[in-house]
Amino acid sequence: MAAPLPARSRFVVVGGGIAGVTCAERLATEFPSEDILLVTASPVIKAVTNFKQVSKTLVEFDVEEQPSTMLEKRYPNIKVIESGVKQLKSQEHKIFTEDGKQCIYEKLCLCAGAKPKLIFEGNPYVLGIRDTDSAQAFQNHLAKAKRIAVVGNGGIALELVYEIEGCEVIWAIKDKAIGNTFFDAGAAEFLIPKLTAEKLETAIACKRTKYTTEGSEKEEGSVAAADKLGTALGPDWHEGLHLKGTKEFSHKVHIEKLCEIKKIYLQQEFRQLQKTSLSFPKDNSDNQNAHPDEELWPVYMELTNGKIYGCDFIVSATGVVPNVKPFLDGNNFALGEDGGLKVDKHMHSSVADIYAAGDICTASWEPSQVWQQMRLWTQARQMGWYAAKCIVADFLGETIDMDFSFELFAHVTKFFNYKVVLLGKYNAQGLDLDHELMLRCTKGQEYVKVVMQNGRMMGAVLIGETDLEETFENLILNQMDLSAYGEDLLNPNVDIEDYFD
Ligand SMILES: Cc1cc2nc3c(=O)[nH]c(=O)nc-3n(C[C@H](O)[C@H](O)[C@H](O)COP(=O)(O)OP(=O)(O)OC[C@H]3O[C@@H](n4cnc5c(N)ncnc54)[C@H](O)[C@@H]3O)c2cc1C
Ligand SMILES: NC(=O)C1=CN([C@@H]2O[C@H](COP(=O)(O)OP(=O)(O)OC[C@H]3O[C@@H](n4cnc5c(N)ncnc54)[C@H](OP(=O)(O)O)[C@@H]3O)[C@@H](O)[C@H]2O)C=CC1
Repeated sequence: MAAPLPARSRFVVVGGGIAGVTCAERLATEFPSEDILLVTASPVIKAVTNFKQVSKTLVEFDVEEQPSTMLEKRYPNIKVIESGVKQLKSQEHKIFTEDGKQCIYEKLCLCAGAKPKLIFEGNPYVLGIRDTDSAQAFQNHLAKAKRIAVVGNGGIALELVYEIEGCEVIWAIKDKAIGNTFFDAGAAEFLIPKLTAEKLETAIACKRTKYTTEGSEKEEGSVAAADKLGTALGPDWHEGLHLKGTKEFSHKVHIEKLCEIKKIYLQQEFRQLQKTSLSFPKDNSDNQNAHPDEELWPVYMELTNGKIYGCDFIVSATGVVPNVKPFLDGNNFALGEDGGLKVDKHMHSSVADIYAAGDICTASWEPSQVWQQMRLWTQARQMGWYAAKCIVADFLGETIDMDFSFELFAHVTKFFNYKVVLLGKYNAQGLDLDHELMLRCTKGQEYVKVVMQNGRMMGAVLIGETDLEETFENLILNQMDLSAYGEDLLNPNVDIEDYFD
């Protein structure tokens, strides 16, 4: 039985994802005699388990989806309220929940995450993947599919095109090379053979993630998920799913580069246009003799390069938009260009006594020269933790320095079954043109790229088991002049660690 919302609570956190839960846990530890209220729209919370500090800034942890009672058990002074916040009156320091209750806060931390930024939102054949419900819905539709389209070139698209088996995938990307949010063209080239190879290997050991995926079917035909506010998936979200279509092959990915979707047609509309307009293009797959029997598809996408592909449904893996809507009305929040709540170096929003952390916020402080915000699991945890520290300091009237985790961008993940480590300005983001790249690549084994500027290391991409992450992390952090080492920096016969220890 869910607890009722109290009329007032000194500390209120909104959102049961990694940012909100980490923030609430930290507040609960700092103020053991205070009740910490966690108000969340989802029936489960996300907890970080088996946290391991791998190096100064690189961390590893497992993520578990848990019932909120488990959090309350671990932290008896955390009270979880299972209800969405529908309104905020910041002048009155009050939140209002969907079930008609209200609560006065002293300090509020908004951690309501983000939702998929869907193209052609509302089209019943376009779906996004965010939480366990939408992932389950995707799996169910994939099980009946022969061909799907994936649009977008970031994290989700990269994972999908590799994981999906038994279903043809048309992957439409705006760029020249795959994975633009994580990789440059060189790294993309290194990864591509994995897309055409049969998947014989078993997955490399990965962080365990426990998800419950209860069924969530909707009306017949439509594939789009209901507009619910679940917690975002994260590392290894696809591990528990069966991402298989109706066919027997493993990978069959066709990449359409430098294009976007111009228009989507439902089957009837498409056939009508073909009949009435002689100049109307044909389904491109027929042109390629991929489906000479003129297969009929539920939906067709017309690309900006003029090609048309029919498919069972389209996955829009086109980024996220912060969940700010319920909090804006009547409150004077400054928003970032990406629509997030702007936060300063103390995670404080532009509204008094309101903090924000995780996917909902836009970091608006002057960042370290080798850090940038990306809406990632790791940063949601760091921000939630640091926001709580800032709330404590504010409450006690203490000053606080920026947390060390924001000194260097560091992300460990896995793409195409390779370990991937990204450090600093790994894609030379925002650097002047005078930067240089150094590369080392062994096909099928490792890809190492470092970004250098004025003899200093500014960033690195490490794909495979390179074992270089700690050394490079140190080199980026200490900004040592490495000019004297020249190309030896990446010479595999030189034990680079000995140089710098
Ligand atoms: C498919 C997928 C794969 C991903 N893979 C990775 C990965 O491998 N590595 C990585 O680092 N990151 C990954 N991410 C990104 C990562 O999951 C997010 O950056 C991170 O989970 C954000 O955490 P958060 O706490 O800010 O938001 P969320 O996890 O979205 O949590 C938001 C919480 O707020 C609640 N909420 C929303 N609105 C309201 C409201 N009005 N009132 C009350 N509660 C509300 C929601 O119910 C939810 O509990 C992935 C994301 C997706 C979608
Ligand atoms: N392993 C990991 O670390 C993973 C992390 N994630 C995270 O989860 C979140 C959601 O993932 P995802 O949806 O892939 O978001 P990402 O931000 O990673 O990628 C979005 C992609 O969609 C492209 N795009 C945007 N708008 C359009 C459009 N209208 N038409 C075509 N392409 C478009 C973007 O191009 P452009 O950049 O040019 O705008 C970009 O390539 C992200 O924060 C991501 O970092 C997800 C999966 C795995």
